[in-house]
Parts: sequence; structure tokens; C-alpha cells
Amino acid sequence: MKHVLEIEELTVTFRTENGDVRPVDDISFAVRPGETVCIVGESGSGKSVTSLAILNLLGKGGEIGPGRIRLAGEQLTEKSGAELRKARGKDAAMIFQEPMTTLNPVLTIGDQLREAIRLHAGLRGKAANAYAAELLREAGIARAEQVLKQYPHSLSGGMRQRVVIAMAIAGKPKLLIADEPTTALDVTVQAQILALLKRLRTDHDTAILLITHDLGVVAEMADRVLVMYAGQIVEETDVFTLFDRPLHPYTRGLMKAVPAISDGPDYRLEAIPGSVPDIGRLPQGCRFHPRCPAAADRCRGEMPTLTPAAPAHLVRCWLAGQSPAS
Ligand SMILES: Nc1ncnc2c1ncn2[C@@H]1O[C@H](COP(=O)(O)OP(=O)(O)OP(=O)(O)O)[C@@H](O)[C@H]1O
Repeated sequence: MKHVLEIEELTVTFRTENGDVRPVDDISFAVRPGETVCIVGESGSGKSVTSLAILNLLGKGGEIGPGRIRLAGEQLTEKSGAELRKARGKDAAMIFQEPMTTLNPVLTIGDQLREAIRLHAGLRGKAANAYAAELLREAGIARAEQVLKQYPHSLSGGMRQRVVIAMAIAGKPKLLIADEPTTALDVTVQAQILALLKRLRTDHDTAILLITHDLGVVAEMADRVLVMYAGQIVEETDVFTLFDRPLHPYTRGLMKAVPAISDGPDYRLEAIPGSVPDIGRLPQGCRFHPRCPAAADRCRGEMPTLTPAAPAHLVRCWLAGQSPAS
């Protein structure tokens, strides 16, 4: 299989009191087996809605269309609710920022893991128990038998996230979707969880779609990066090219907002002025132009398309490559 996930021209519409909004507007990308693709962008750029759409978890008022989502070679957009639930967990599983979104506070870790195992691995009884302990060890939990008897609240945030990862891998999914999985954790624990995700990728060839606003996490984890802004992909390339030769003024702005050790203590962070536009009130032309230091007349009137600026380097900017200083 060439791709685990293929998304073509995906648009998500939410019906709101003030009319329809499209937080995800015509995005296409694919993820290969064993590849880690990061989606990066500021808050409100559409990263989470993209990931929820993949597993049909948009909730009330959210609709996919037009667009196609193929997971493990199967067209998800044509599946029924029951078929989709089956695909979730077997082919793809989701890890959220806050582990308590997934964990039930009144059930033991063992109860919850065994349920995930019953659903996604078809095991019960002793076999399920043994597999539950094995999954916890795989997720880096040493005293697995003891943890199986505990409730979520008695565990640290890092341990809870390990449990969630253990549940996510119960069905040996081909794709893990992780939405800011380490944002709620302190730095040391964050590094441990990222190392765990890397190990799962290496040991099982699991593809990872990682959503983050943190370029440090991108540098650590990504093979390929999608930069999102106001519901669109504005740049896509491999991680080395992105850091070496970012072409979109937005990507450059994000990079300037990250301190390097060599900047020293007096360095002033250059955050991008302004904020991501309200999805119900998008500017004409390029959606980034009101914040862009290089915006020209064409940018104010005409929406740029996502086009190759170099092999395997896509960028949505009329001026890409023209002005290295922008
Ligand atoms: N249920 C909903 N109804 C209407 N609009 C929504 C809904 N869910 C999300 N949105 C809007 O979609 C846009 C994108 O949201 P999304 O959560 O995907 O952004 P994000 O890039 O993941 O940011 P964050 O990191 O803050 O989650 C936002 O403007 C948000 O208000």
C-alpha cells in the first residue's frame, strides 16, 4: 500500500447561527506507512477540525463535503456509521491533548483497556488481560499489573497519556492521529511521550499524523510538514527543507517566533502581528495578506493557489521565492 491515508479536496462545513463556515477549505495530502506528517499552524487554523474529520468525529453541525478520505485503501466518506466505528481503532486511532477526554474516571485502567481490546483485537478473559499488560509495557509502563487495577485520577498526566496510547495501539492501527499529545505535559514528560511515539513508528511501521503548534515538536518528529493557515494548506514540504528554506511568509513568521539557543538572553521574539482571521470573515485574496510584511496588490485581490515552488515543495503565495527577506 502506497499511502495509509489519502485526503483529496477535503472541505468541512459547520452550520452556525450566523451562516455556514468552512474551517477546512479544499485541502489535499497523503501519509505513507511509517511516515510522520505534522500539521502546524496557530490556534484556529483548522488543524483539529481536519483530524476530527478523518475519523468522522466532527459532531453536530459539522459536515464533510465535498472531498474524499481514503484510509488503508478504503473510501471512508462512503461508509456507514457502524463501518466507520470499526475502521476507527482498527485502521486509525486518535490521541487527544487531554487524556481525560478519552479515559472514563469511574472505570479502572484494566476495564478500559480490556474494552478497547475486545473491540479492536477481539480478545476476552485471560487473553485480554495478558494483552492489556503487554500494551501497557509497550507504552513504557513498568508496573503494568498494578496500573491495570488503578483509576485514572491516581496516575500522573504522563502516565495517563501512556495509557491512552496503549489503548490506541490495541488494534495495531496503521495510522495514529495525535492532536497536541504533549501540550498538557511538562517538558521532560513531553520528551518521553514523543520518544514513545517514535518507537511505535519504528517498531510497527505505524504512520503518525501529528497536530501541533510547536515547531520544536515538528523538528523532533516530522518527516513531512503541512503548514495550515485559516483553513488552507499554505506550505508543504519535508522537514529539512521547511527549516532550511521556508518559502511562505507565514512559515517564516512562525520560525521567527521560536527562540534559538544562539539568540542569547536579550533576543526579542518576533511574533507575527495580528491573529488568524475569524473563519466567518475571511479577507479577500490571500487569507494571510493583512498580516504579511510583503503583501502586494495581487495578494489583496486574488487568492493564490498551492503550487510547486520546487520538487515536493508546495507553497500558496504569489511572491514565493521572490523575496528572501519577506
Ligand atoms: N463545532 C464547530 N462549529 C463552528 N465552528 C467551529 C467548530 N469547531 C471548530 N470551529 C472553528 O473552526 C476553526 C478551526 O478550528 P480548529 O480547532 O481546527 O483550529 P486549530 O488549528 O486546531 O486550533 P487549536 O490549536 O486552538 O485547536 C476555528 O475558527 C473554530 O472556531
